[in-house]
Amino acid sequence: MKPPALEALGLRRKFTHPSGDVEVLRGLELRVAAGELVTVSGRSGSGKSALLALLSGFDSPDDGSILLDGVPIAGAPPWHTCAVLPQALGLATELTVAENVALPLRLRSDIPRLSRSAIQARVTELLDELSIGELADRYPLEVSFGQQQRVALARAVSGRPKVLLTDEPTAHLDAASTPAVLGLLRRCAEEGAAVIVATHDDLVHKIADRRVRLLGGVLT
Ligand SMILES: Nc1ncnc2c1ncn2[C@@H]1O[C@H](COP(=O)(O)OP(=O)(O)OP(=O)(O)O)[C@@H](O)[C@H]1O
Repeated sequence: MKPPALEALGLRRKFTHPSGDVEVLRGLELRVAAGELVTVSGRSGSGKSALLALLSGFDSPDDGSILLDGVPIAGAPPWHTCAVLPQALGLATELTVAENVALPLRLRSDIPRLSRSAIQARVTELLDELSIGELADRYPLEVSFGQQQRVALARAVSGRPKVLLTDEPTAHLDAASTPAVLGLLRRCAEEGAAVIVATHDDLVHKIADRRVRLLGGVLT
């Protein structure tokens, strides 16, 4: 039987603070299939971002393991395998909006180099879908935070990653911008990605195949 695209097995993560240790994840288990969109809810501080940091390989668990297609990860996988939209966005401020979105396509080493026009077409498609096509030549710090968030989403999905991890992707959007973001997340799943979204937004939960809640360091 095919393994899930993403598996988290027995994840534990403790943080040390001057006031004492906080064990945020306590043996957490999660399995997400290719083509499935799963939302993770939980109160502020429950550990959703900490979980995404582990799943993306940016942080390491104290115990437990993370598997992609049945293979344990060692550090952060390449962008086309696992792409992340973190809360802090992490856009390259010295690159334009279009250059940021093109970056994962330019850096891909697993396929023959894409032509300039193929990269341009993918960037334009994504920016237009998110109604930010007119911002292509601006720099991230010249657009609003909500617009930056959409740029970071476009960058995360541009290389058609197998796993997409997004942290509060609608947090800074107005009502008019949200449907396009929801549509893009859904489309990524339809195209075969395993999509995980940490969110407080009921509109995102509504488009999920499955909703899990982070409570007491485990998913319920
Ligand atoms: N690098 C770190 N060092 C120390 N403590 C951390 C670190 N990362 C997270 N924590 C702690 O882990 C807990 C969970 O934080 P996290 O940001 O994962 O919550 P969250 O559920 O994403 O919250 P929110 O919904 O507000 O974004 C918090 O108590 C936080 O202080």
